[in-house]
Amino acid sequence: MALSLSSPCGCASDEEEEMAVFESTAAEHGSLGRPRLPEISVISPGLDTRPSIVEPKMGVKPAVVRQGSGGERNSEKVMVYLRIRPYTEAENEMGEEQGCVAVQDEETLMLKAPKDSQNMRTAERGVTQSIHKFSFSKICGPETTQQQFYECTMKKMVKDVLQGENRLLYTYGVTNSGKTYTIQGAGREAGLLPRALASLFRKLQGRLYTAMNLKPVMYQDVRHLEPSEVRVEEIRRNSLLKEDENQTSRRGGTTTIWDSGIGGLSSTSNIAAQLEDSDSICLEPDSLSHSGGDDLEEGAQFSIWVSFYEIYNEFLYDLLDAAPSMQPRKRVTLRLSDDKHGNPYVKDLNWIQVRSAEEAWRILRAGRRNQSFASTHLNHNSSRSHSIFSIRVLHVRPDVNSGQTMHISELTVCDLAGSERCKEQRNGERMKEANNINTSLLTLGRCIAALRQNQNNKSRPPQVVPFRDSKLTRVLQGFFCGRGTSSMVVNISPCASIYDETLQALKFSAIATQLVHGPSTKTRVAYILSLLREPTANGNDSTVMEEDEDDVEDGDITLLNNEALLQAIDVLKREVQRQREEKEALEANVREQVVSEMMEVISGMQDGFRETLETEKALIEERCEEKMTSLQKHLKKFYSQELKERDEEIEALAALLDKTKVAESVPASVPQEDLEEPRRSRRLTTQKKRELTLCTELDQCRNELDQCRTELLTKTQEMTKLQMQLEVPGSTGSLTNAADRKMEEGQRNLRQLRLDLQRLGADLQSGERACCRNTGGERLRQALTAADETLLKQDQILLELQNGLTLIKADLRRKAETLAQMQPDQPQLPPSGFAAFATPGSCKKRGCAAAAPSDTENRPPQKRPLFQSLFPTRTPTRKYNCTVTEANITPYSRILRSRQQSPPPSPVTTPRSLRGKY
Ligand SMILES: Nc1ncnc2c1ncn2[C@@H]1O[C@H](COP(=O)(O)OP(=O)(O)OP(=O)(O)O)[C@@H](O)[C@H]1O
Repeated sequence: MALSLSSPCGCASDEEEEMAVFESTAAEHGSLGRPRLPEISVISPGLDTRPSIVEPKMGVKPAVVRQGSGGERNSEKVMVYLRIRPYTEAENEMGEEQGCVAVQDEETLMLKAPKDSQNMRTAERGVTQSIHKFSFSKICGPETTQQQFYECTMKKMVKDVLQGENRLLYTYGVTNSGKTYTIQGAGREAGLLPRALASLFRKLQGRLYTAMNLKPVMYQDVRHLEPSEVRVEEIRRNSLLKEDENQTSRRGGTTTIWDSGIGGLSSTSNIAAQLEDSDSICLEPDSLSHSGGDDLEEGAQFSIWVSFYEIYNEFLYDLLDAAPSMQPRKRVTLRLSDDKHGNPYVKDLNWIQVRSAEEAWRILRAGRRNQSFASTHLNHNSSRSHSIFSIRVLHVRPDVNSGQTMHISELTVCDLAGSERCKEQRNGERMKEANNINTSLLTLGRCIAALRQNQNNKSRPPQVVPFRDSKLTRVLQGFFCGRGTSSMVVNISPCASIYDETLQALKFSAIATQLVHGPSTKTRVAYILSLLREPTANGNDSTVMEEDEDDVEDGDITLLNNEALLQAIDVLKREVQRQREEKEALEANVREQVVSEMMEVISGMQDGFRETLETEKALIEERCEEKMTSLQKHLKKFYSQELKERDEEIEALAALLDKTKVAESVPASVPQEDLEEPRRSRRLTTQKKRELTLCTELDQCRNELDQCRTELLTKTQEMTKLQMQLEVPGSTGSLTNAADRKMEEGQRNLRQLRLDLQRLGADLQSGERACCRNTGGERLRQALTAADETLLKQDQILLELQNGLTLIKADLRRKAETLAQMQPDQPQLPPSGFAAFATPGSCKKRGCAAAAPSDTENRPPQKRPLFQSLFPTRTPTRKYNCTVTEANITPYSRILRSRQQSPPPSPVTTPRSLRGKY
């Protein structure tokens, strides 16, 4: 039934492993063309590649059996143990047992999604599989006792620590999966930690260094304490022990959940017996119980110190902060620091010296009272923090003055808080805790994944392991980086209701199973020695080559003489220099790339800004123009309104005058005495009469002026047409040019005429204003006379202009004839009139062909030079009638003539409407 993703040789390649681990997430990405998923997802660390550990004989170091030719030197897979907890009675009643967790053999676990799980739903959609297979270093089923579990996990670790190694064991799993049970135990079922303590002290019988003058500080340093400091240390320890005693006696020495772990050991009377009992279970007669000091360094004594702290919501709290107080007080947070080698340590952490397992357990129990627990929906006594209990073993030479530490080793046991679904936490505080727990666990997962990546792809540049992203990974960093080894215990619950969470936890641990331990201190020595064995830059082989190969292989640096060591230092310096140069070159390269990219971005931004500027400019210009146009329009409107109002005023005045006139024509019925009005008023009446007459004449004048203007307009249009027609024969050289010139002159004259007319209008306006103001008749008369004169002048100019036009026409006709002669194929133009220049069709239409040319037009042009015709001499004899025939008399000249006939000094009134027009 099982389908395997492993390569045919049974050893999964890197890529295959990657795929296997992340299959469920990778499958979510491509729905199109998704390959058919295998029935079972195999999440295997590739057990075949794992080096097998040969159990050492007494006093023999464990040897790593390297796999194949490509096996890694000194590499050892991280041990990952799986522990499945049994169902509780309540869970059985609730039907949690659905057979979703099945142990196939000691190393293989099969997970089958229950029908209500999220995983089953996604499997039904074909996104992922419903059956998963995981491999572990060792699987312990629900029936596994605490003793059995201790034996297969921690027993050896204790031994390693006593031999000077650093070891870490941490539990990982969903909440309520049995992590705390595994580490500390419950009731009489002592967990790993109390068993380890018991085992440790048992082994150190008679070898304990009980003086307190040597204390571990910082990462792994030791400080000699002054007698006064020793006293302080003793007080601290005693107060912690006393506090525990008080608490225990307050509860009547009964065992509660809080007494978990060594449990019943809290009762002073039976502590020793129970410890003894527990230890006797833990220790095997052949390995530790009778070993005495066999495994331990010759002549060395051991000083044991413990610390206990928790990481709660990303803050570090010392659980052994020993100031006994009944008052609840704010807990002091601890800081993380680095020593001069960059190793992280918890600053100001309390280290308490313990001289027996009982003392150690009591200290641990006192610390647990400060730990953060809370009741959650899954676990009524859930750890809400990661708790870290450390045992430091100082290997002391007591024969030297007041003792001298040779070495420090450490056993750290970390009970991680359980991963859980945040959304299921209804309490805000619980939600925040769950968030922080999940974040730090996620970071731990990322670190493990990055370490694994770096180990598997050595050809690629290593990626940064994000140890600094959480407090948890930072404090555990040393164990992942060669300063010791780590082991992981994965706790799972077989319950169907938390299947999805369990699956996630197992996937997480599957990555850890693929991890190998970082190079140990010894490996680093071997590395240095390998450097020395390599030919030096100048081609000479190192003197180390002469050393015994076996010793070099074992990494025993003490066998090297001073010269070799100095040479090793030189080689290392060169190596450091080379790496520094490499990194500098890399940095320069990166900087260059960054600069060029920045320049590109900047130039892009510049272009963008320039475009925006142009657009803005155009917009502003457009807006300004619009504003100016609207301003002009408003001004125009305003002034035209003004003019209109004035016109209306004038008309009102005229109406008034009319009324006055009517009043003057008094009927006979008016009484005699009314007629005998004062002389002055009679004069006024006469004046008003005159003004009335004046107004009437002005009206006439205005009408005639309008006619004049219309006529002028017509003429202008005709001239324009003429000009256009003249253009018809084409550019015939000088003739047409001359005609054009004359036309231009004629037009100029017309413009002049218009200007004069405007002036006339202004004069008339001023005359009218004088009239409106009702100032004396004399002034009005003068103004009117002046206007009259201007009108006469304009009339004269008009006449002259007409003459000029006539001449131009004649001239043009002549030229047209000449042109016609020059182009024989062109139809003969009619001899005279404007129609001569028009097409026959157009002439017929207008009825021009029948029109007889006037005398003036027929006059030969040479009789009067063009210049003269345009600018005639202003002689009084020719003023009105010399050259103007009756047919050519314009309304304007008619007015003038009639005015000459009318009796002086009747002044010509200014046309009212004319004023309005100008
Ligand atoms: N192997 C086991 N045998 C018997 N009982 C167990 C086992 N593992 C766990 N339990 C019981 O399951 C319950 C939950 O265990 P525990 O408190 O250790 O879970 P946890 O993973 O530490 O939870 P949390 O992360 O919330 O602190 C406890 O009552 C414990 O006694």
